Amino acid sequence: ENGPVTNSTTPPQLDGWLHRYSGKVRDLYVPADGSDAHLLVVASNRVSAFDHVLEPPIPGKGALLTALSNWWFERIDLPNHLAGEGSGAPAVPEEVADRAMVTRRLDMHPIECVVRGALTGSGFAEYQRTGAVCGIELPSGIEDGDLLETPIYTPAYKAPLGEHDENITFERSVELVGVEVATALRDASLRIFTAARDLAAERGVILADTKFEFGRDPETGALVLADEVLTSDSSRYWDAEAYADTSRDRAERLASFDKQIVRNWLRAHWDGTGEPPALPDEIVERTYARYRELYTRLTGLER
Ligand SMILES: N#Cc1c(N)ncnc1-c1cnn(Cc2cccc(F)c2)c1
Repeated sequence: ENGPVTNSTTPPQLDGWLHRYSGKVRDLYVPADGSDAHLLVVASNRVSAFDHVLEPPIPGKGALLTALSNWWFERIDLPNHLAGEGSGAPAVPEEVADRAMVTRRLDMHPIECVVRGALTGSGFAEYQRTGAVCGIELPSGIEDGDLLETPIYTPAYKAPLGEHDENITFERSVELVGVEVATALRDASLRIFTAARDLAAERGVILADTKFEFGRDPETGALVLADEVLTSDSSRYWDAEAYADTSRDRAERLASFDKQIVRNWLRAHWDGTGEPPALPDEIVERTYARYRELYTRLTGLER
């Protein structure tokens, strides 16, 4: 009889692993043998924009973002969830080897640790409404995309998969996870962001904002950096030269490294209702080239 319907967004069956969750662009698996010390996080080639998962996938995107995340993990001086070789975890299936991470399973903190070095997106919208973000009062007159004097920690309470997270104050995060963990999350997030922002700036790239997730190591209780780090799915990266060119309009200046080509094409070819049209080959190729350019600019490595 007909096998299961599979399309580009159906997560692959992987030997030794069972599919458990799918986010917009990543799939999470647990070991098929029932052990619970590890997870497999697979970065798909899917791209999302305007809250839609787009077709077709961008071949090679998952591998580039996984390589970028691994590159940052190696440079961040905090324990992370990557399971070293010989950790007893099931092997990474060959078919996803370049876009998967075997991780240690942590007790995840339900906080999206967002740090903003510039104000845009949901943070700017909240500022426009209230003059503050997550209870942090900001000076008046900030324009969309302006760099902030110092980065701000603007946590969100993790909503169920697929729903939007809810911006909260630091005090609310203390109520949720206690003052020690809330303080450690904030301090680690600000410290990592600042170091990454400075490194990116040396390479002509603005790290405008990012989102970290942390968990607690069930054995040691230590704070561990989890999820993906500083990828263009979890962060906004802008080209510093374009940003400084005030002759360009705002959309040009705040063009995200990876998604602006897709967003511009969708704005010109989709009225925003129903499902977005499939991206033409040229847009797929140009988008892949932008992912690759960001990776090479930040890491100095060619792929
Ligand atoms: N990372 C990590 C992690 C860990 N090391 N231990 C326990 N849980 C998680 C975990 C649970 N959800 N997510 C988000 C997520 C990622 C990828 C795909 C999805 F659908 C959803 C992360």
